Amino acid sequence: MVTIQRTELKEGIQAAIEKAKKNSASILVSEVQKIDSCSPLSFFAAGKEKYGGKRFFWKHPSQERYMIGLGICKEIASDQATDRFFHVEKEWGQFIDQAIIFDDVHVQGTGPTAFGGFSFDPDKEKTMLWSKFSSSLFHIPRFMLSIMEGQTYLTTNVVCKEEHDATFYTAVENERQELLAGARKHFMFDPISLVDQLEVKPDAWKQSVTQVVEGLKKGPLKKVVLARELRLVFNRKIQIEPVLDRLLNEQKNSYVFALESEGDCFIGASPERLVKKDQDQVFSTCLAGSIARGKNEAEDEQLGHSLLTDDKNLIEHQYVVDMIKEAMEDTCSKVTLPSKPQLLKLKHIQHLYTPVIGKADEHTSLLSLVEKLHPTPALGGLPKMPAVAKIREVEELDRGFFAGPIGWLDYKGNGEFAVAIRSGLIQGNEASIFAGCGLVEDSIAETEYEETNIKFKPMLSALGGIKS
Ligand SMILES: C=C(O[C@@H]1C=C(C(=O)O)C=C[C@H]1O)C(=O)O
Ligand SMILES: [Mg+2]
Repeated sequence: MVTIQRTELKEGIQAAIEKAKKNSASILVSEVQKIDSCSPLSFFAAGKEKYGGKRFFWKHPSQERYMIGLGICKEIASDQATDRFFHVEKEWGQFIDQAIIFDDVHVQGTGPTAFGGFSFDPDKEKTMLWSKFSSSLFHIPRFMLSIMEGQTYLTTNVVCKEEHDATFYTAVENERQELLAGARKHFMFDPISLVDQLEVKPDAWKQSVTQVVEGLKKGPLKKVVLARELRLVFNRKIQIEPVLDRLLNEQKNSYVFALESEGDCFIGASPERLVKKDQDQVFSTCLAGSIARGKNEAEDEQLGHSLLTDDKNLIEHQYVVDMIKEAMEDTCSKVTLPSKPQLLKLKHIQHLYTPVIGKADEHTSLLSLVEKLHPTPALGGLPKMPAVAKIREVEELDRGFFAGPIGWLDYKGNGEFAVAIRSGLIQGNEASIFAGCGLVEDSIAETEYEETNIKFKPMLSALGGIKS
């Protein structure tokens, strides 16, 4: 049972230490406070020294919702492939079950929250590239700043053990005050410059596109998404803060995310929601079919119109709609969606977009929805399992967290996951950025290659690799 009380963190820690002694277990104490406004990026930057490598950043496309985590009070990590969604849910449930929570505000995105994600395909052989990321990886932060509809909240999470005593509270309180003081400072970062840029085997990639498209013409596979990688080398260590700053400024309609793990950082700005659960309300998004932005309004409109009427792109999109609709109907009632796609316009690209909503059945949890939906044909293909097997066989890239679900899960079972595209992995002074595209039987290798070039742009620009 989750215990919700209205006493102080100090008494909570005392009670948790007693409980820890009695049960020989670790007990989470969590407190939510409303605080003065604080810039999300300054908070993230303030944690650099003490919590560097153990931070996360999340911004919802609405501009009004941010969650920033510093430190790790608990990690849920596993490389187990079978039932990985269920295992994370179970471990999170057990951890929360014993928790003592002081939460007077009851605002979504505050309180004990697990932030993280899942690799695209746990059965793909893992390379050194992703050695710092387990195939399921969630962090429950020490401190979390939440900005929700103009209000700012701080959640403090402390795991109490039987060996702790009263001095533990003082240490936590000092740590908290120090952090809040630091978050009011202004941060400056030295610019970096790109010294090398390498496309990983573009010709081999185009050949594999042609080969997969030949297969699609024969069936039974209808769609397969193939991705590729660009390696970037800089003159010095890449700082995460300016990259986030750029993504926030340039990709306003996207989820901006960063997840640090053991010094590496997975970062991106994705326009694509996988699923959001708010009590019994479920929201998903079909996003597939792409074209460039125009150089002026007239050209942009003309490009948008041709996307909305292009058979190849409409089919590519429709496979996603059919699959998501079916998955939602299996787990939800009242599934509704528009009959035709709209355009979603981003800085560098425009897409076909269909939102889907439904009402979750009683036993439908957020991670069971993630399991059901991932990967949608926007990132995997159709039918799902054979398409993922095809990708595993022909794709050179180790996708790791690219195109996987990334997001958060709170102690009430609410949360949201985006599809981790338009993203890259930062490792010291190097970065790998990723882009894929949905292949259908009418795909042409050169056109798909150009589409991936556009999809590299958000990360390339954020890293200072192109003038935007
Ligand atoms: C795979 C990516 O994007 C996906 C593929 C799309 C397409 O092929 O048209 C469009 C949106 C995304 O669902 C990516 O950005 O890397
Ligand atoms: Mg496409």
